[in-house]
Amino acid sequence: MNFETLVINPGSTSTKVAVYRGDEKLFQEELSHPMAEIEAYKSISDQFDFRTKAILKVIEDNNYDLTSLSAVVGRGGLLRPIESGTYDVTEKLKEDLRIGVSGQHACNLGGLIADEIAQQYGIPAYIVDPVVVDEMKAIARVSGTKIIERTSVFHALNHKAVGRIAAREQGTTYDKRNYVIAHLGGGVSVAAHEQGKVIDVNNALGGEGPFSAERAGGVPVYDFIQATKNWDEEKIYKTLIGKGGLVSYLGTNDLREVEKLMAGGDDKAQLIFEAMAYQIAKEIGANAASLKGKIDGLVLTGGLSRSEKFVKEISGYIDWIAPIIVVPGEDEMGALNQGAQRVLAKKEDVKHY
Ligand SMILES: Nc1ncnc2c1ncn2[C@@H]1O[C@H](COP(=O)(O)OP(=O)(O)O)[C@@H](O)[C@H]1O
Ligand SMILES: CCCC(=O)OP(=O)(O)O
Repeated sequence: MNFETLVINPGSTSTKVAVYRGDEKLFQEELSHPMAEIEAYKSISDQFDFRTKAILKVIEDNNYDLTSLSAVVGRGGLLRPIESGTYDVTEKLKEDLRIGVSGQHACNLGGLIADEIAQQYGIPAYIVDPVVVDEMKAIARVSGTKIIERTSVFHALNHKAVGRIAAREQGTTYDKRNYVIAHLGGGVSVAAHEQGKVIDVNNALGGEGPFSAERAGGVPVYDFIQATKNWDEEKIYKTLIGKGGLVSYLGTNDLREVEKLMAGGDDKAQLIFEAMAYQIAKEIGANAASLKGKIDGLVLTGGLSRSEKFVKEISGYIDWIAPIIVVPGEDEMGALNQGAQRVLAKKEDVKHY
């Protein structure tokens, strides 16, 4: 049966909305949120109304009748670490999203907004492969100090989705391949995928890995402590997450704007563009070592990978490692729909958080 689903994906720089009937996408829209718009809200939960209204407007503009829906599915947020799968949105899950039990990020709104709309129509709300999917090897958890353990916080939904696409392109299945997958967006996560498990990945919200459109990534820790010793926690956090990366150097979270500056001969924009590609390439190399060089492909995905220029810049450092497969943008919307469809069709049991 072809169930109709509403798919909601709040990211740090965008909100994506789509409606599917079975595998068919009826429509999709991507709303970009410039830094100034996001900055006006003190907390993630303060963005609930503005993002919900924006989603409902997309539905209205497309003349879609919400009574046709069988379920609403949202991108999952910073819950406690869990296994991959489709989860129903329960009171406990909503409570952990609301308080941000593992941190704050726009994707915490995915399950909350999905549930708000689903309740009005008496249909189920789900999340799929939230950002806390945890398959990391014991050895990768060791941070270097006994007071902190490394944790798995990344774009799990898209990593898994593009892993399946890459394997399909290679005529096999995801659980039979080894890949280094780099999701390049508002945040960046680079992971070692071994036979369908993410054995290591930088915490995309934890001050690890390359800098990104709006995050600083890993910084020299001691110098950072010195530079920020009189700051409060919120200012420190925002400097690393939200006001880091391209935003810090160039005042924009939009790579397209950076490319315009470069086209106009802006040397600083050129340097930062090249530096971001360089850091991403180094992280891909590190993950190639995690897989001991046994790699079937390097997969580049996320919004930044829509830029051919940026992909070329990264490729120049890594094309000797393994074939490069580019999945521009993401397949998160398709993956969210598929997760809901499998459960609605009773092909898979829904999980309870
Ligand atoms: N065609 C494009 N060319 C270059 N950069 C792009 C393009 N489309 C999107 N981007 C950039 O991708 C980034 C957003 O990536 P995305 O994966 O959508 O992030 P998020 O989900 O975190 O909001 C932004 O910096 C945006 O400017
Ligand atoms: C890994 C947390 C989610 C994240 O960083 O997503 P965006 O890149 O969409 O902000």
